[in-house]
Amino acid sequence: MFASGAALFRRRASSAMRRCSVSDAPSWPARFSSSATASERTGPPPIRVSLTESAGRGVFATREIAAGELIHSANPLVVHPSLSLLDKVPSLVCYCCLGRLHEAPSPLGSSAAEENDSSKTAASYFCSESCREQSKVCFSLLLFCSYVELHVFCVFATAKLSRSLRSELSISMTISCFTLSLLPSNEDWIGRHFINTAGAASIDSLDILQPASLHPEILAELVLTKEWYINALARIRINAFRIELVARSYEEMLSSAVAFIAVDAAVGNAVYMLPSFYNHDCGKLTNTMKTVIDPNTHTIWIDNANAKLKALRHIEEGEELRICYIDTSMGFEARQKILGEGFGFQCRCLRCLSHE
Ligand SMILES: C[S@@+](CC[C@H](N)C(=O)[O-])C[C@H]1O[C@@H](n2cnc3c(N)ncnc32)[C@H](O)[C@@H]1O
Repeated sequence: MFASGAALFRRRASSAMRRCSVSDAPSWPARFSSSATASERTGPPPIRVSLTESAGRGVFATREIAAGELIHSANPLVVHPSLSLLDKVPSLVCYCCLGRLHEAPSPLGSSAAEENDSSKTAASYFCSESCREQSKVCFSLLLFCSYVELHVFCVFATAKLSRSLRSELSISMTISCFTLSLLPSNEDWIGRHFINTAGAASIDSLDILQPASLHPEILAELVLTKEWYINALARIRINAFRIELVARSYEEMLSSAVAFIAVDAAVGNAVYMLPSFYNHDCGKLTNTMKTVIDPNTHTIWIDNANAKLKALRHIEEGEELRICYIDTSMGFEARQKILGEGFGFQCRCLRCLSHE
């Protein structure tokens, strides 16, 4: 997959999120579940977060993992749908979970969804009452703000709003931004603490992260500043995944391919806690077949923004799990340029170290 254009479909989102749909912490985000494949195993995922030799923290296997095994899944901390999809009324994806809502437009013509003149009601944007409930604060912002205004509003809000107004405005945004500010960034990657976002993360996942729990009341004391907001956006930029749902039919594959050429086949972008600790690997080209056999892990999305981390090959206990952030079919120089300019780091994977 990584030798072809398909890798491009799976790459991390490299542009900053223009708008964040911030889920309420207790229900949708930051919950990690363990495998649920044929190889059904219970208990925490077979991984731990530890220091690597050359890339800060990384994710390591705590036991052998079989090729194709679902290592763990993760719900997002923050999601936003692709604006090109959301602009259609009714929306093609759920504003909260990115699950499909309506049929994608035909590649050959305009869809019923595009022609539908219904007003922007909540029913047009959510797949369920619980999704509507979880996103209601951000969705109400969406209804009266333009995206540009929302961004300006957030910058303004973080700098100027009184404390009482801030808490009324969006407690979920506050919690999520605070959580985001704790995610990996390029500098300062060691020794950061993790917060149990109002009980959203399971004990298992917190064990993996070796956390120091902070009391929820600390959230109430949070002081938002412009620097803090920018810092949160920077972390979103580095850690965001670009989400493309697996196609369910030939027609869907076709419209997705057309969308990819025309605009963008992604249904949205999201930030996750545990997947943010996976480092990047450009892969290793075998001499004879020119096939990329690493990285050893990849991310897929089937029905919605719930990410599934799967083993691409057999993984030994203690081996680092790595995913791929970019299209690795590119040459050395091109990869360095994208990783340097888009992600802000110099790749030290084996392939890059040997200038392949
Ligand atoms: C999504 S985070 C991964 C977790 C990160 N290592 C940490 O300690 O928080 C991405 C960051 O990890 C580092 N990183 C990931 N893959 C790398 C690689 N192949 N070579 C060097 N640094 C890498 C870079 O600093 C990058 O900005």
